[in-house]
Amino acid sequence: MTTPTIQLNDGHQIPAIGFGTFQIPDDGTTYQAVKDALAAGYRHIDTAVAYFNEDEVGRAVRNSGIPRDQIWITSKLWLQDFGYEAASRAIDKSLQQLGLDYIDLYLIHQPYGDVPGAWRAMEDAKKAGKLKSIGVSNMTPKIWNQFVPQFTTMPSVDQVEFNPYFQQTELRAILKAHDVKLEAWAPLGQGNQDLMHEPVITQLAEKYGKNAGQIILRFENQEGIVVFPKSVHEARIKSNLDIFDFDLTADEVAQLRTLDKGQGQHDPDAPGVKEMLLGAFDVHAND
Ligand SMILES: NC(=O)C1=CN([C@@H]2O[C@H](COP(=O)(O)OP(=O)(O)OC[C@H]3O[C@@H](n4cnc5c(N)ncnc54)[C@H](OP(=O)(O)O)[C@@H]3O)[C@@H](O)[C@H]2O)C=CC1
Ligand SMILES: O=C(O)C(=O)[C@@H](O)[C@H](O)C(=O)CO
Repeated sequence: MTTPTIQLNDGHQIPAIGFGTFQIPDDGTTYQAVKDALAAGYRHIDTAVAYFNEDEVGRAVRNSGIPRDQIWITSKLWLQDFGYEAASRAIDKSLQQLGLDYIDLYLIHQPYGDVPGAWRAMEDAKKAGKLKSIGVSNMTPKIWNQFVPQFTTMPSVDQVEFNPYFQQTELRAILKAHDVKLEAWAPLGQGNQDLMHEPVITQLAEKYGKNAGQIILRFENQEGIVVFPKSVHEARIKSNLDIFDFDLTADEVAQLRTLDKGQGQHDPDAPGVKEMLLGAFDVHAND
């Protein structure tokens, strides 16, 4: 099966569904999960320096036997490495950890600090062929307006929390105006059981002979959102990709839109977020 793609504003085609790797440990579990995902047909893997598993992602990709140009790899620059010089070094380190010559999409992971300096380093790495597409993550409308007007080039994506409980209405209008695609993190609400048991979702699952996760992911896909659900279970890895043999009607999409609560689990605008994140993820702990 070939996964459908979505065109980015720089002309590249990103697979509309990928595989997420946050919180998958680097004890062989990431290697196995990515291997299972590639075998199931995923051709898009989302990782980050701060997930501490780039090495296993890269090894699974390199050992897959699948031509490199058929797999889309996203990684992300951690906020300890912002500013031009540090970001340039961190891009080379990510390439080295992945064991790859280029990264398809590279993101400003958390938008605090010298974001414009990091962005310039990413623009130069793109010109050098080390990165194919570049984008941002966790930019709310407020943070977008703070930083993006300082950029020379428009990001290709903004990767933010998105699921039926948090549909990012205000941000989507801004991104649409700039032809920037929204990528969903936590597309399954990180397995939120309330979401999985929403009556509208369970009714649609029964109608289409699908599970709740498949209804949620198909809804997001039909909304034009790029998704990359994470799982370490082979059955879920397979079922999360099996969403293209049915279409939700316009009325059903409208019903799912009503689940929006307008806020998520993580608020990038909240005071102290940068310090919380720096305390949680130290990518230089072993330097
Ligand atoms: N840019 C950013 O700041 C962030 C980016 N991300 C990226 O987005 C990806 C996806 O987000 P993530 O936070 O992992 O959350 P997801 O919404 O993908 O949910 C993952 C959780 O749901 C469970 N799950 C997976 N499939 C199903 C299913 N079909 N039914 C029920 N439960 C299921 C998984 O458990 P199990 O593994 O046991 O199956 C896991 O606990 C990440 O892996 C990462 O790549 C995530 C967070 C922040
Ligand atoms: O998973 C990621 O990519 C993250 O950046 C996480 O830190 C996430 O944003 C989070 O844990 C917020 O509380």
